[in-house]
Amino acid sequence: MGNYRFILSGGGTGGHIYPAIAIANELKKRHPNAEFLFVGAKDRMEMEKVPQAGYKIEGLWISGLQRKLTLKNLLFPIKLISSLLKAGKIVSKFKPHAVIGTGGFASGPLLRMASGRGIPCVLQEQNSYAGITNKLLKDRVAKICVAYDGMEAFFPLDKIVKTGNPVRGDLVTMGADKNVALDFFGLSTNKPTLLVLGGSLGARRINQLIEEKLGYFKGHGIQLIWQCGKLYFEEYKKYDSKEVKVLDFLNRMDYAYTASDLIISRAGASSVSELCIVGKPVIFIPSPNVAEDHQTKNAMALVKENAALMVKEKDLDNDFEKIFTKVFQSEANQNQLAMNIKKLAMPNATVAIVDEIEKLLSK
Ligand SMILES: CC(=O)N[C@H]1[C@@H](OP(=O)(O)OP(=O)(O)OC[C@H]2O[C@@H](n3ccc(=O)[nH]c3=O)[C@H](O)[C@@H]2O)O[C@H](CO)[C@@H](O)[C@@H]1O
Repeated sequence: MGNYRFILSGGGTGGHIYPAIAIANELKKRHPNAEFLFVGAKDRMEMEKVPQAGYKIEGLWISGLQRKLTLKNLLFPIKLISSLLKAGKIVSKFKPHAVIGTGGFASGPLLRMASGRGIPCVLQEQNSYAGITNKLLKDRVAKICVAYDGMEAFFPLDKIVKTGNPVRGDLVTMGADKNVALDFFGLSTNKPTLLVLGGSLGARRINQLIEEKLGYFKGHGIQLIWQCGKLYFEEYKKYDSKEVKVLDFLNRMDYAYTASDLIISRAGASSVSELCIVGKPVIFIPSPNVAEDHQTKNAMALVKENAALMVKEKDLDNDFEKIFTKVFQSEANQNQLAMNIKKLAMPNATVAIVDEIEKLLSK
């Protein structure tokens, strides 16, 4: 078939960007001559991450509505109108055959304008609790690809397809050699390795915990890959050493996952989906600062299958060391967790989502 054109829109955090990149890569594999355009929010991380993945991106002047009265909120109506106008122009000029929204503020105006012009739109919702932008768009799109059961609480049942969350191809294959991966970080090949993930932006409370426990980890001969987040890097880089690798952001997640024996992580939706594929023992520390506490729900879906452990932020002082020591000292416990988490993996999500997009193209 001729040259398709696709717009992918989503962003704000990695959790909305990487699914869009994974979907674009699969579309490109099937339609090598297709053209792609990403639409994100100006000044957010997609403006850097999408070009790194080899795609063009346009930024809209848009941000979320805050709960309090702030200058940002007063500007919101102006930003919204400016974004709708720009989104309309982008759609008219690029003339996409289909538009895919992966959540985050920028996808709101873009999908609003595209659907208004009769262009088929697909949403991908990563979380067990739907995001506000996707909820606003639900009646305007043809299909909504989700990763959890029970999403009819937010979306029309006949539009829902359970596909799982897209995971980048190199993480699905996990082809790297462990020694090569450890070498990449400059770590020893014969020490247990703990990977600490704070989500795409980094997590303040997890960083404080790791800082406090550095002596404990050292005492147990554990080496660390510590992703502290761009915002916190200046504060924590002083701990970077032979055994503790402090990084603002990991561009090689495949190596980070391969190198590790144990993982501590936030419970953002893509992180959870990736960790299921990776199949290693995980302790989740969900962010309590997200809508409807959805990270705790994401993590609980695994905890109740005995596929991961969870410590809430408020319990870290009392419980973390106890829980960590127990799993660290028991190989049987680690193997059990690894086996159970792998059972929940949905490695074909991207293919299933692109199948849905293709169905709309052939209509
Ligand atoms: C604070 C916040 O609003 N968090 C939300 C955000 O999380 P966040 O943006 O952290 O999203 P996820 O945990 O879903 O995904 C993070 C993604 O970034 C990648 N990554 C992360 C760190 C790194 O150094 N390198 C790297 O490549 C991970 O491999 C993963 O693909 O979006 C998620 C998906 O909607 C939500 O579930 C989270 O609640």
